[in-house]
Amino acid sequence: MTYILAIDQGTTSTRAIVFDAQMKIVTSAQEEFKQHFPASGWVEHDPIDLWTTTLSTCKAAVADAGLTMGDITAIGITNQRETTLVWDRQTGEPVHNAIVWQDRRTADICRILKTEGHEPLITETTGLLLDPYFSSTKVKWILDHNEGLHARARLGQLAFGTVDSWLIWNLTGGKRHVTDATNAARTMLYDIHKGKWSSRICDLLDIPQAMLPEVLDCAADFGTTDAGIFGAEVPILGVAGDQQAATIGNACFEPGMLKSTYGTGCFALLNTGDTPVTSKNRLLTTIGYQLDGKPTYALEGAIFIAGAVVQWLRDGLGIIENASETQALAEQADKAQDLILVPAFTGLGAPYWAPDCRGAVYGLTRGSGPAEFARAALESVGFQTRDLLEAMHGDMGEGADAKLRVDGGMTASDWAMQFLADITGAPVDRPTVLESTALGVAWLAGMRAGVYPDQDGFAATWALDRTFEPKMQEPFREDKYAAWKRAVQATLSV
Ligand SMILES: Nc1ncnc2c1ncn2[C@@H]1O[C@H](COP(=O)(O)OP(=O)(O)O)[C@@H](O)[C@H]1O
Ligand SMILES: O=P(O)(O)OC[C@H](O)CO
Repeated sequence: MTYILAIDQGTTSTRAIVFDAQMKIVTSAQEEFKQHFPASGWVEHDPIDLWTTTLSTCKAAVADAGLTMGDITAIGITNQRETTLVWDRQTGEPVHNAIVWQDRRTADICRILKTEGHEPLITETTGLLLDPYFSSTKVKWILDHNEGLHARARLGQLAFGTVDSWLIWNLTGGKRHVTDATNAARTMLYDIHKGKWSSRICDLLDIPQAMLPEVLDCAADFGTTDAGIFGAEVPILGVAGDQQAATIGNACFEPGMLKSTYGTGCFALLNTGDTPVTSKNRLLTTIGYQLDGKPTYALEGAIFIAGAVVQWLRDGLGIIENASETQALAEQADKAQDLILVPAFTGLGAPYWAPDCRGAVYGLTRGSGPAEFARAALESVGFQTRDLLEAMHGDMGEGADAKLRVDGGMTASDWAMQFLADITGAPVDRPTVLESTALGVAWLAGMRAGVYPDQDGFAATWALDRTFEPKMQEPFREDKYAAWKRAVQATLSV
């Protein structure tokens, strides 16, 4: 029998999922871990938590399936991207907590680099914008703020990695220091055109190349688990950053195909084929996947708060007990009220890139209550997606497909998906498997192992659950979207 184990190491939890020979989910295990907020705008994870939750969820998922690790054909790893770890190659000890993608502590470093005129070099080379979101300024911060680390890094004693590298290092007993091209593309150190680390950017940030992992394709030999860890040597054959894995899992293999994942944040990726498109509308150019040494590029729009706005209704305002209650509340909301919520809790991402901006609510009346807040929260996710799609259409014209494939926890909300179709004026396709991220990386590993179909065969297995067709009248849609744009402009100007 064939089984593939997918590890999905996310921002708030770690999941392990066992897939069978037909790429169907057999079991899954999930564990949350502690978020550390040492200062305003700072977010850290304990690297040991990332490792131990990986171990325990893998063991639990495999045991629940009535299997042992020896029954697993191959492992695939997908991960929260950009989050930055530095550890000692000798001892395997991290020298600092992981600095998470959401962390804004390097905003000043970015401002200085911008003022000095380095943004064109960075954007042309890496496809990214100069924002604290990406790894390189976080690596710089760790080296600058811990005595002796620059010297140790130069001597090759330290290793830098995104979460995939850290987990592979540990799973292989310290034998492999590797990453894949999609994770490398998020570091702001990788030349996405030449397919190698950029010595100019490394020098600019004083980051020795001796720290950096070897970059492989998404389906490649990433090493074998150390027998002492799981009691079996299992090959790791697939790796991709989580948003790229969702693009693969949603089978967006043709130029013009587009997916949007609604988890904590929302990330839309548009396949642009072998052409790295430079955005005129502040989107990111990134590697969607790399197979057989050939990168496929994508345009990406990143929204930092999507499902997290629903979590805020639950944990911050206490007006719901679980996320699914937003549906009934939104249905009850007063149609005469136009409450608009701009959820810039950690700044605004694409296409605004305003790290210091904070959230706002417009249109409050004495009658505004939980129902209107719930509707405004769900609508904010649709409005932000339309911002991304407008930017993509601005860059690609007709090259951007009209159909959007969605996945992630929030797509369980029919109300939110219907609003998304209404406000974008385009159909939204929800697949039967909402776990596209894990599926994508399981396919990479299984395909490399020779037990799953090739790319076309995999694409043919993609199955539609439901299409949400736009129903809103155009003048009403445009009025609503114009009100959102005014609300964002007002928020940015505070
Ligand atoms: N029925 C629902 N309606 C609205 N939001 C939901 C619903 N179910 C889950 N969510 C939101 O989806 C997010 C979880 O999705 P998930 O894909 O597991 O995210 P992540 O991988 O980022 O942790 C949470 O932020 C939650 O608030
Ligand atoms: O862990 P998620 O699902 O919130 O995804 C995080 C992204 O990879 C950040 O770029």
